[in-house]
Amino acid sequence: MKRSAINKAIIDAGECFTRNGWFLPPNPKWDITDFGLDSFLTTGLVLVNLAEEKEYCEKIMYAVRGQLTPCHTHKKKKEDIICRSGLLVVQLWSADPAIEENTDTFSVKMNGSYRSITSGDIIPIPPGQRITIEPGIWHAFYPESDECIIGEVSTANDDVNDNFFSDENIGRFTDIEEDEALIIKLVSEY
Ligand SMILES: O=C(CO)[C@@H](O)[C@H](O)CO
Repeated sequence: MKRSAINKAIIDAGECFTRNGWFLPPNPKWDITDFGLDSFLTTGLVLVNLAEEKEYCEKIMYAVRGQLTPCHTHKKKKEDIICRSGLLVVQLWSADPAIEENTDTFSVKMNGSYRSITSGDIIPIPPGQRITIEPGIWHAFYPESDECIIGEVSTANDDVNDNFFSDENIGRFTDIEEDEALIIKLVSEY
């Protein structure tokens, strides 16, 4: 990603957080990624790591219409994905859809209550609502609103070692092309 696109993503997300009353802590830990595909507005996500403890993690994230967080799973992390504003859509699979299409049903917690879904189901998450994703469940998400603020509350987060993408061309972090001065270093640059 070009540094100018990273800077713009930080500004756009920051403005949306402020408009919606989400105030960031001092020295926010920004993590902007195009998942290595070099098409940020199609496959990309803005994340801010709010709490990173060995027992738990909290993030606030931002995406715009048309921007997909691609299908992936975690072997260790269990997470709640929460729509904080806008309309979020989450798609869930019981197995990697690139390897095995199936119509298995499984239980997933939504707002604390279990419901049964079929692998591949697309689940709208209105603001205030959350879905609990167990390790091993494959998931992708994207906004169905112009902008979306997405929360994540999870067990320990290890973005370097615990993201497994369905598309093997995908990487978790972006390569950066310096075309203007940076506003702030990303978490991947330390
Ligand atoms: O787990 C998630 C989203 O499900 C993020 O925290 C990852 O960083 C995306 O790779």
